[in-house]
Amino acid sequence: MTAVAHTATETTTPLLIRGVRPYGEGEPVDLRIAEGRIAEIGPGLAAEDAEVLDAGGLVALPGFVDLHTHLREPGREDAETIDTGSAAAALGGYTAVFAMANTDPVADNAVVVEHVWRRGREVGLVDVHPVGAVTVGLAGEKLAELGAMARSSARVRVFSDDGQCVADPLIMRRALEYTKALDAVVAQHAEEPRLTVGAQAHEGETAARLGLTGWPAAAEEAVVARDCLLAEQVGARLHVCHVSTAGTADVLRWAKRRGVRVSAEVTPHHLLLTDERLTSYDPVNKVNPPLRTERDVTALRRALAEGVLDCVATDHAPHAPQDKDCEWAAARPGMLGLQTALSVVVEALVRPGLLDWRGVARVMSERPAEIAGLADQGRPLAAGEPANLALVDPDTRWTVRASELASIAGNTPYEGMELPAAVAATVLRGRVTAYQGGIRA
Ligand SMILES: NC(=O)N[C@@H](CC(=O)O)C(=O)O
Ligand SMILES: [Zn+2]
Ligand SMILES: [Zn+2]
Repeated sequence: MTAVAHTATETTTPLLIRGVRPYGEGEPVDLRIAEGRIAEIGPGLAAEDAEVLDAGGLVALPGFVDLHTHLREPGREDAETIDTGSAAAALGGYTAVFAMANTDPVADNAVVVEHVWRRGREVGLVDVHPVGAVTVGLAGEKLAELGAMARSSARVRVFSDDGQCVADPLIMRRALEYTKALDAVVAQHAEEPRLTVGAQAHEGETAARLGLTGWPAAAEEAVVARDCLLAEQVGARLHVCHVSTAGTADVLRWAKRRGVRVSAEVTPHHLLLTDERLTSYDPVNKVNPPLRTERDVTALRRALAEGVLDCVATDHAPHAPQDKDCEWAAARPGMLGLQTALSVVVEALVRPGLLDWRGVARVMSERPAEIAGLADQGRPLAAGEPANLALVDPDTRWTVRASELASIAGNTPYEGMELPAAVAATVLRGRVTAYQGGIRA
């Protein structure tokens, strides 16, 4: 077997980033970057032969890591491709994304995950790590070849049937046993399918008023509780996708206190939006799990700030117009997220004082990198470390326009909304991938 270097060391022109504030703290400093690493940090560094990037007033953070992205390639290139999704990721400050397995064909074997991995490398804007399916065809019946995907050149370490729940407890237990042996993790889309037949919205007042079949909170919470107990018994790690209810945060708090090796993500939309938006019947607000109540949003924000929820993951879910611009019941669930994530986190957590920039680095970069076992992402901003960076303008405001986003699909729930803060530049191993809203291929 020919060995393929997992992450390339690229020879790039040296870069001098002038006047940034690492983690938004202290006086502005310069970062000198050479051979993909931070070579030196200090005030007034000499430019010498380096390309100078004037970053006065910007906050430097480690490049963001998204544990939950749908890139739709292979199979739905009319909604997103690895190319356009990588551009959206780079523009959003991301240096690594995990591409979910619910493609067509499903990423349940080494051939598909190697294709996604290789295509991500060719595009070169962000590290694209394929997620492997837990079960063949996401059907929940037979375990996929987890070992073959782990040993492939894509070196899969995150497995998920996302879009579907691994509902059978015996299959889930086996999956945890295998992933434990592979030093990998199962990311569970927690949804008890018997409780969500025909579900269209959060089960509550709004759904009742609008005549929509409800998705009860317990459909999520019961699976999370069950999986925490299974993970504890097996001694395996578990990751919970898109936590959406206050009750799930309570279950996770309990499980973590008990010593269960569980981590969890929350999406930007579950941190900002509520089911009151459904009143318009605009399918742009349709998503799984559904938008919940104000009480849930408040609890999720607090749980993220406390560390009960580990990280923010976008669940970037592009859909072609024919799947989204239709009646509510027929529309696919899912929302764009890569280019708005940072701004939504600033709006929902930084501005209310629940997170500072250190906290943003933790939930958008450090913790997701740790959960996925990425050694070269989510690292401290220090000399000798890989130069994977997001440079953020903390003071600007911008209005979201789907037509201006890099994704092929336009299903953003933030259309026309003014949001704070913007990613001014992204650096992947010393190479500028995005700058002032444009891609630098
Ligand atoms: N979140 C969604 O509403 N949709 C996702 C699937 C998923 O994340 O469950 C999709 O693939 O479109
Ligand atoms: Zn899901
Ligand atoms: Zn998803």
